[in-house]
Amino acid sequence: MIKAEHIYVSFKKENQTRLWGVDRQQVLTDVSFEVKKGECLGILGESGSGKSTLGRVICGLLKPDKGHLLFHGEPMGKRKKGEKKAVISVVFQDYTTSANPRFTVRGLIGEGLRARERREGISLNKEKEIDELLEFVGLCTSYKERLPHELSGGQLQRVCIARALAVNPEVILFDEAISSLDAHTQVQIMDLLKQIQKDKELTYIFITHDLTSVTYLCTHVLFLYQGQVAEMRSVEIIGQASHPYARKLLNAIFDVEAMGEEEILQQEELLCAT
Ligand SMILES: Nc1ncnc2c1ncn2[C@@H]1O[C@H](COP(=O)(O)OP(=O)(O)OP(=O)(O)O)[C@@H](O)[C@H]1O
Repeated sequence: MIKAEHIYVSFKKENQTRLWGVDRQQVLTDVSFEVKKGECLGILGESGSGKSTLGRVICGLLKPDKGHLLFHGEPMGKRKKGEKKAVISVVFQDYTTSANPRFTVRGLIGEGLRARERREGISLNKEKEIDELLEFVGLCTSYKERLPHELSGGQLQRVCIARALAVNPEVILFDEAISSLDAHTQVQIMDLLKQIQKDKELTYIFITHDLTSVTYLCTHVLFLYQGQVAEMRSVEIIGQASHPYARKLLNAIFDVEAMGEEEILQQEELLCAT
């Protein structure tokens, strides 16, 4: 469904000392991967490994220096007029700044609905849609009068998820979308995301630095290390990852080296169940 082929991204370095030419920092090098419909790909990497840059490339906010992004085999952005579904919707980590503080919940979700009306050439009963979306993400419909600062972090992130759903996407990209929430709320939001994915047959791309949330939510994991794909695996066999960075992360959760294959599987099941 989504295929990235040999993506390269570099940025101009600041405080250049060269007299001519431009020094560039290579951020992504030869990144390729594929996500199939209904899968959830976790992109896992340490700070500065290029996760968000890759996220920006995937959602079309940044053009790579080299490489292609294909959606159903076609270049991204080449959608025909009147196409029913949006390609991709994004939920960012910083829900406080991604939600305009002067917009009520009605206004925030309404933005997504208007985008959908324009794309699909239809007219929606927006009040009804907003109520349904709020109920769908587990919020009371009376919340639509509230401003972002009148909601908790978890509630506001639910509103951002409702806004992402309002555009009727095929794919949702979550960029560290649950990282700033407390552990209990993170689990609640991940359960909600699992439910939504099942109900709406969505494909997810989940950018994070947290391996536990990947094992909880994702079907596949891509370990990004210094801008390169270190390894990509199905989450079911994540214990077999061999790249040193992947091993380091896995060892931080359970000492894989000390366990047999059966114990690793038991631990993974335990992680997925918690
Ligand atoms: N617009 C930009 N201009 C210049 N450099 C940039 C730009 N965007 C990102 N970078 C650099 O690219 C590198 C990767 O940044 P990126 O935000 O993709 O990493 P990340 O893995 O998402 O990190 P974090 O987990 O801390 O958010 C960093 O060194 C960053 O400074």
